[in-house]
Amino acid sequence: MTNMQTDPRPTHANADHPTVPRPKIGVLLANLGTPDNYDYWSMRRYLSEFLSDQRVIDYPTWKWQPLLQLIILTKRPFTSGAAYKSIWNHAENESPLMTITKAQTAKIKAEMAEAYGENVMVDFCMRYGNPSTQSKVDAMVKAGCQKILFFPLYPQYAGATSATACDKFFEALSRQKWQPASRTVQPYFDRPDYIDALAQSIEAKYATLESRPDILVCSYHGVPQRYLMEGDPYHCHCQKTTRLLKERLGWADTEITTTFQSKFGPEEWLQPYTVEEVARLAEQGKKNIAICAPAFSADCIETLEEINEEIFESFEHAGGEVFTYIPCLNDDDAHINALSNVIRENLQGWI
Ligand SMILES: C=CC1=C(C)c2cc3[nH]c(cc4nc(cc5[nH]c(cc1n2)c(C)c5CCC(=O)O)C(CCC(=O)O)=C4C)c(C)c3C=C
Ligand SMILES: [Fe+2]
Ligand SMILES: [Fe+2]
Repeated sequence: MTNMQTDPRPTHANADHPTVPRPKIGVLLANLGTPDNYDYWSMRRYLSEFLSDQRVIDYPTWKWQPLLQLIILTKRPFTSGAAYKSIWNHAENESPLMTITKAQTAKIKAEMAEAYGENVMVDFCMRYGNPSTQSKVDAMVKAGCQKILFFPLYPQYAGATSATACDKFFEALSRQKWQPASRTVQPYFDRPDYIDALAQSIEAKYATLESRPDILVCSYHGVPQRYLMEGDPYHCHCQKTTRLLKERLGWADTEITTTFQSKFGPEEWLQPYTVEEVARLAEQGKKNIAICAPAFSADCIETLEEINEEIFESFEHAGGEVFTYIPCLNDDDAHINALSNVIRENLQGWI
């Protein structure tokens, strides 16, 4: 153990000294973010923050901002808002991504409490919207976290996800008077426990089906093809995730395939596009398909709405018959176990 229990510093404020809380370690989980609501202004605020991030859209500001603010953000908040409305968790008045991230955090918190007691504090933040990364870093520092492990919940690295989450974390650290020591978690797509959790979820779903799907489509969120050419390894991480999953399942090459979804804007994105590929598969006679989304640690608008509606419709219109969506790992025990293993390993030497 560290010197946590024996730390001699004062814990109570004197007239000339602030309160110094007992030292702790923070584990800060981070996901992408989601709008506070699906009305026009909530959507516009969220999309404006998201799409103004140069890690996401890297066009020069002078060119992009007029287009974004005057054209895209007059229309997209309505269409995206309607999509969010169709999947909204009305009971909690929040999006599914928020509900699932809270559930994951609660389970990981319980795992960490069992392992480390009160020495480790677990919370989550979002890159865009609420709860902000800054607010959670501030809260951890205030609570006495002198070390923070920052964990972007993306199995594969992408500049548009993992790196921008870390940028925001470092920005929040830069504003601390007493800056904690910090670590960031590397991509975890190739860990056997993570691949195993994915494989188990697929095996469990297949076991419930009347007939075995002709193929499993692993549909990853896309990024512009140009980002790959400029050095972003996201494409390779996605391809390798499918290969490791195929090997773990013991399947043939023909039983599983990789596609990319959620294209945004006119540029060419990573291909094949899921929406086109599922139609091609149906036309080739693969009328019974399953689809999973291994780039997402939690179900969200891109899985619940895009896959289950737009992508499903494309398959059906091309003659497809059976379409099985396999949910993300969300707060599955095997997923929580893999994420907790990642945390325990990254805390080594700190606790
Ligand atoms: C999982 C990895 C993700 C990558 C890579 C990614 C890249 C990326 N995304 C956009 C544009 C949008 N993405 C949107 C939603 C969204 N994206 C991810 C994940 C990745 N994005 C998630 C988890 C979500 C869902 C959030 C939720 O609240 O459920 C949206 C908003 C929805 C919409 O209006 O369509 C946009 C826009 C770009 C441009 C990009 C890469 C450059
Ligand atoms: Fe996205
Ligand atoms: Fe690649």
